[in-house]
Amino acid sequence: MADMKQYVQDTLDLIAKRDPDQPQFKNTVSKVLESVIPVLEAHPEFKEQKILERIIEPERVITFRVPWQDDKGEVHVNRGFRVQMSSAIGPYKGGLRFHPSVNLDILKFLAFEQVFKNALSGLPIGGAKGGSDFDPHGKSDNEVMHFCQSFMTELYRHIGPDVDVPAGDIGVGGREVGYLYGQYKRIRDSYDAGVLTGKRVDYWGSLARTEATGYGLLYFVKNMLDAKDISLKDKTVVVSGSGNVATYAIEKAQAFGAKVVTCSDSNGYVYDPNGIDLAAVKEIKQVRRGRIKEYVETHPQAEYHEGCKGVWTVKCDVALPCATQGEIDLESAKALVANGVIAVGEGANMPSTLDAIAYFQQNKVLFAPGKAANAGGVSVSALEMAQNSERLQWTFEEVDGKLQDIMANIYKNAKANAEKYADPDDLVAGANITAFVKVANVMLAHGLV
Ligand SMILES: NC(=O)C1=CN([C@@H]2O[C@H](COP(=O)(O)OP(=O)(O)OC[C@H]3O[C@@H](n4cnc5c(N)ncnc54)[C@H](O)[C@@H]3O)[C@@H](O)[C@H]2O)C=CC1
Ligand SMILES: O=C(O)CCC(=O)C(=O)O
Repeated sequence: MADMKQYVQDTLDLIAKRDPDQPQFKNTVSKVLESVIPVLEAHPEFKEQKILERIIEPERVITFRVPWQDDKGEVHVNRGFRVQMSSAIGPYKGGLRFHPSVNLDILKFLAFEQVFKNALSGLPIGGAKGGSDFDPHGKSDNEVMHFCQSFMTELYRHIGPDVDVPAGDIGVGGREVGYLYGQYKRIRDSYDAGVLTGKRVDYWGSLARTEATGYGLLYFVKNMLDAKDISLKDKTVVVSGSGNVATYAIEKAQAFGAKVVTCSDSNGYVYDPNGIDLAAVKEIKQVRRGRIKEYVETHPQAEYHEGCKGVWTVKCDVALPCATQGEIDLESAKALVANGVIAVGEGANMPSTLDAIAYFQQNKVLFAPGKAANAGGVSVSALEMAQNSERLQWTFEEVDGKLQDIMANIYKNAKANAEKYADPDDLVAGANITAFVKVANVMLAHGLV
C-alpha cells in the first residue's frame, strides 16, 4: 500500500512541478488517484506501464485566437481551447464552455473528469473539454453568431465525427451549437451531422438530449435512494442554477413527487415555499434570457436573495447543485448537514469542494458524485452520435428508456466497486475505480501510445 501511495504522491508532485498554475486540475486528479490505490495494488502492471503518468497528460491541447467584431464594429479577441484528454475508449467527447472564468486549469480538470464519466457511460466515447473566456451574457444573437463562426474557423480542423465531438456546457446551448454547426458545415462542405451533439432535433439532434443531464441526475439519485428504501415523493429539494441541467432536474424531481423550493443564477437565488413554478423559470431563462430575480415579480410569495451561497442554508432533504464547480464549500456542507440533508446529487461538474465531500461522507449523507450522476447528458450525446451514424432518429421514449438503463447501470457498477474496495456507500470511490480500471485496461491493450 505504501508503495502505491507513494506512486500517487509522485504523480501529484509531477503535476505541481509541471503545472504549478493548475490547482483545480491537481485537486481533481488527487481525488481520483487517492480512490484507485487499492486497484493499483491489485494491478502492478498499471505502475510498470506508467498509466498514471500517461492518464494525467492530455493527448493534445489546442489553444487559439478568436477575433470577432461586436455590433458597434469594435474588435475583440478571446482565447479558444480544446483539451483532447483521452481517446482510449472512443473519439474525444465533451462540451464547450463559454464563460469569462474559462482557462486551461478549469478545462483540464473538466476534461480529466470527462474521461472517467464517459467510461462510466458504457458507450464508445473518449474524453475532452473546450471553450473560451467569451461571455455570451448581454451579447446580441448576431454577436454570438460571429463569435461562434470565428471559434469554429479554427476548431473545425481538430474535430470530426470519428475524431472529436464537442457539445454544449455552461454558456453553450442550442443557439450556439447551431451557429457552430453551420460554420463547420460551410467550411467542410459536408453534412457530417455527428461532429457535434446537442443539435436541434430538426437537424439531427436527439430527442431527450436537452433533458438528459437533469433527468439522468434524478434517475441516478432515485436508484441511490431506492437502495435505502427512501422515496423522493414529498421530499423537499434544493436546486442551484437555472440553466440546462437545473431546469430538467427540477422537472424530473417534480415528476417524482418532490417539492423543489429553490433555483438560482450567478447573481442570487429564489426561494418559493409553494414550490418552484418551472414554466415561469423557463420563460425567464429560455425565452427572455433574463435574470432569476424576475421570478418574484410574478410570484409574490417567493423571496429573492442576492448571492449564490445562501441557497445551501435553505432546509431540505435533498440538495442538487446544478450550477458550477466549487459552489458547495465546507461551510455550505455544514449548513446542509445541520439542516438534516439526506442526499446530495451533483448535477454540475465538481460542485462540491473536496472538504465538503469528506464532510458529507463523514456525516453519512448519501452522495452522488457528478461524474456518475450527471453522465446522462453525455450518454445521450453518444446516442445522438449513434443515431447520426445510422441516419435515423429514435423516439423520445426510446432514448429516455435507454437513459434510465444507463443511469441504473452506472449506479450498479459504482456501488459494486464501492462494496468491493471501499466503504459500501462511497460512490465517489466506486465510480472512480469502475472508470479507472476500464480506461487503464484499454490503454494497456493499445500498447505504449
Ligand atoms: N449541459 C450538460 O449536458 C451538462 C452540464 N454539466 C455541468 O452542469 C453545470 C451547469 O451546466 P449547464 O446547465 O449546461 O449550463 P447553463 O449555462 O445552461 O447554466 C449554468 C447555470 O449556472 C449558473 N452559474 C454559472 N456560473 C455560476 C457561478 N459562478 N456561480 C453561480 N451560478 C453560476 C448560471 O447562472 C446558470 O443558471 C456545469 O457544471 C456543467 O459543466 C454536466 C454534465 C452535462
Ligand atoms: O454531451 C456532451 O458531449 C457534453 C457533456 C459534458 O460536457 C459533460 O458531461 O460535462
